[in-house]
Amino acid sequence: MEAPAIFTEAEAYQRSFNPQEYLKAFYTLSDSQGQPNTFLIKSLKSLHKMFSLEGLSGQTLVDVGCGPTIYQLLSACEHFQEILALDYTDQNRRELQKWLKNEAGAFDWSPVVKYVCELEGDREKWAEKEENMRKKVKQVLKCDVTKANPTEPVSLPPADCLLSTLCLEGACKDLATFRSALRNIGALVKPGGHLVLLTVLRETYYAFGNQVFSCLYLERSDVEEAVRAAGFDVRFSEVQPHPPGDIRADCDAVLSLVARRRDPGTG
Ligand SMILES: C[S@@+](CC[C@H](N)C(=O)[O-])C[C@H]1O[C@@H](n2cnc3c(N)ncnc32)[C@H](O)[C@@H]1O
Repeated sequence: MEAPAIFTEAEAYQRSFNPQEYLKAFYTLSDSQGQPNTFLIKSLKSLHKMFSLEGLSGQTLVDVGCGPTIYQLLSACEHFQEILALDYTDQNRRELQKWLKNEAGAFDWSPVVKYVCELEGDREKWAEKEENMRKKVKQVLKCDVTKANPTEPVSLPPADCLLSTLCLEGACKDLATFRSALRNIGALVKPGGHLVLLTVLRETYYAFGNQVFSCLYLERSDVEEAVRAAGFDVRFSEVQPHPPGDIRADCDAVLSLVARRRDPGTG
């Protein structure tokens, strides 16, 4: 398998990203052979760790490039009162809404929710957590991270926290676009507010069903420098290796990062 010849930007997602296939390939706790999904488990542990850091709480959290998933919000939702979920593609927002509205055919997140409840100390609270999450997600909106105002024509009040998992490296064809997308989404958070990122490193593609999507090849330093240049101070940064042999992607590590937005007045 190799990366597509032309980088798959937003319109390719709208045209061919199949949310159900994506969920099946990446978001069950174990695969069809019963092997644990270590990528997902590590992501859940990292998110739990990052959202346990001091100061990661407040009124609103915005999730950029949410896709059809909720795993990234499970730890976050304990610390914020309201959540806004943003994504470019209609079908991903629709799939997320299906779960939020408890509609028939929605993806079954309960094994993942139970796992996160266990990390938080009480597996039995999973149904309460699902209910809580459904109440907290107030809006699901279209966004484009390449736009100066990603939610144009809607202007959002700045949030206390911005979360983005596995989005920018798929949405940005080169480092200049990645850096400018970080500035665009960075403006959605208040000075003093936080940015929480989960980013794959050294990946050029990921695949599921019969689709292959491009990924911007990033080193840890590329991400950290872009975060600083977007006006944030890095508070936490951790790289976890991803073992070779995963047929779904050629990623070699995952970066978990938390940064705080500087007051523009303080440079
Ligand atoms: C790999 S999925 C990640 C979904 C989810 N955050 C996760 O952790 O699994 C990448 C997401 O980025 C979205 N996306 C791609 N280009 C975008 C853009 N220009 N602006 C906003 N979202 C975009 C896609 O629609 C897709 O949902």
